[in-house]
Amino acid sequence: MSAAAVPAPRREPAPARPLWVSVEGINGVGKTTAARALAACLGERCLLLDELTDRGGDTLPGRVISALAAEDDVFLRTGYPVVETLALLALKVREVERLAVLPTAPEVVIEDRGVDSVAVYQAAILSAQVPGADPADVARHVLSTVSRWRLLPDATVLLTDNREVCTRRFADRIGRTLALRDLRVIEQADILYTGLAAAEPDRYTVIDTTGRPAEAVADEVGALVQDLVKQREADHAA
Ligand SMILES: Nc1ncnc2c1ncn2[C@@H]1O[C@H](COP(=O)(O)OP(=O)(O)OP(=O)(O)O)[C@@H](O)[C@H]1O
Ligand SMILES: Cc1cn([C@H]2C[C@H](O)[C@@H](COP(=O)(O)O)O2)c(=O)[nH]c1=O
Repeated sequence: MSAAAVPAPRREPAPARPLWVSVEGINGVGKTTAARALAACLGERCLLLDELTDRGGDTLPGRVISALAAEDDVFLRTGYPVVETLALLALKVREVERLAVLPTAPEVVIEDRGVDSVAVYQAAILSAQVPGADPADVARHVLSTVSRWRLLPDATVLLTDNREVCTRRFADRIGRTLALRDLRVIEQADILYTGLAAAEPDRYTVIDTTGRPAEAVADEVGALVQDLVKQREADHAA
């Protein structure tokens, strides 16, 4: 049989990569509320990745987070900020690897705190412990390191609100009084988020939630994600 007579293998279109949306912001701003409402609205098309610190039980993330939380600190501070950062980034790379082997990929992934959280919080924690470290440099370095191992999110929604209001909600939720060193981490995280959002306006969308009910915030995040899904479908069709 001549080569020309051999039918060419049927090429399936490459499976579409999910639209990856992370929800970011300081403690207590309303990320989990918005992410859960959005996931409920998108239904089966969507996979919600819970925040790493919300994965309990005998899972690898659960065990790593327990180890990093062993000091009973408000943050994941064990005194080895570089090790903590690498461990958290490894868990974030693992999420993508696990998704890649699912038999059916979701259309949309919603991530409650993504790699930007690790960059921002670890930069805040590390720069408080390492004299001379510039937090913005550290945050950029963390993001650039992890981007060699996995893609950054397609879109990142940064929720913002009054820091004192958020901090109070957070302290109420965990039932603790925050020390000055904790408040400094949150303040630094707030500053770093603002800087990242300004530096990457194509990826980041900032939603100011000040004085707005959770339902209105969820609706705005939902509308944004629906637009991104439509845009993606149009790009694929073109
Ligand atoms: N827009 C809003 N207005 C008022 N309260 C809100 C709003 N969104 C969320 N909340 C409330 O604030 C608290 C914190 O919300 P949520 O857990 O969603 O925030 P978070 O950013 O995920 O917090 P954390 O960083 O602590 O995980 C909850 O009690 C929630 O009901
Ligand atoms: C990603 C990340 C998180 N943490 C800390 C920050 C918070 O205290 C908790 C999670 O906070 P939430 O208010 O429940 O969202 O984990 C950290 O220390 N380092 C990190 O990289």
